[in-house]
Amino acid sequence: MRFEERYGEAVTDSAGKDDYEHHGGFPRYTPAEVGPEYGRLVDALRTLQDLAVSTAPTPEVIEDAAERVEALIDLLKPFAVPEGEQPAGRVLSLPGRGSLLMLPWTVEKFDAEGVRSRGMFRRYHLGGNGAAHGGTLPLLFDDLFGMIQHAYGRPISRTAYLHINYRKITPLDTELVVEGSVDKVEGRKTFISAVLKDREGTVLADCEALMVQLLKGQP
Ligand SMILES: CCCCC/C=C\C/C=C\C/C=C\C/C=C\CCCC(=O)SCCNC(=O)CCNC(=O)[C@H](O)C(C)(C)COP(=O)(O)OP(=O)(O)OC[C@H]1O[C@@H](n2cnc3c(N)ncnc32)[C@H](O)[C@@H]1OP(=O)(O)O
Repeated sequence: MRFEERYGEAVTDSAGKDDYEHHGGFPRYTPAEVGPEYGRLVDALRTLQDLAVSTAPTPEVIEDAAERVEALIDLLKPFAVPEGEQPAGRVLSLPGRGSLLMLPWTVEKFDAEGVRSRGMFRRYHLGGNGAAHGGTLPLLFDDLFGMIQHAYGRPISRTAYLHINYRKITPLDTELVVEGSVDKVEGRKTFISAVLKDREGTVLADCEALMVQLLKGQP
């Protein structure tokens, strides 16, 4: 089922509707409605991030670029909004839900049985010698786990631990797939695991985590 269709639907009864409404002290997040220009902006900014970490321009070009970026900052600054009101992270149809922080991956399965997402690590995510930075994998898994527990019907929880086994080098610019599901629920605790594979099915990394349901008002 598509991510957008699934979001907000009745989910498993593991948490119960009342619990599900309690997201600790979190603001209530809702999906954002945006026009195609938003995806265009995020896409351009992602390419800019790639270029920012992969180019060596002349001083004149650097100065020109700095001025243009400063002009962009001046353009956007008056539109700052509190957490939960920005489209970034809330546009379910965009890679990484339109958040520059998230990996630009696309969710292709989102239900109580699990979540699967597909995409690439890009030049922006380079660690060394052509491989993705080791710190970008926990980001991918942690966000996936947030979606998994959400799709399963668990209230917003925080990651208590996240254990990654790096099995093989994770390449850039190569389509990969990550998939995971809830293993068990014990009271406030949700145990989740996931695997990152290449197109041939080779396991690049696997990960398990504990997410703990927040108590009412908990940050
Ligand atoms: C966006 C809207 C658009 C639609 C979105 C669409 C889909 C959804 C997608 C995404 C979801 C949306 C949004 C997601 C939003 C937020 C997700 C936030 C995720 C994070 O932001 S992640 C940040 C990193 N994360 C932290 O910043 C945690 C810091 N930390 C703490 O906040 C506490 O530490 C806490 C709360 C974890 C626990 O604290 P606590 O006091 O409440 O509970 P306590 O310690 O009693 O633990 C209870 C039981 O867990 C066991 N336990 C605890 N820790 C353990 C460990 N490490 N190892 C083994 N067992 C452990 C205990 O042993 C006990 O077990 P038992 O009950 O059996 O004794």
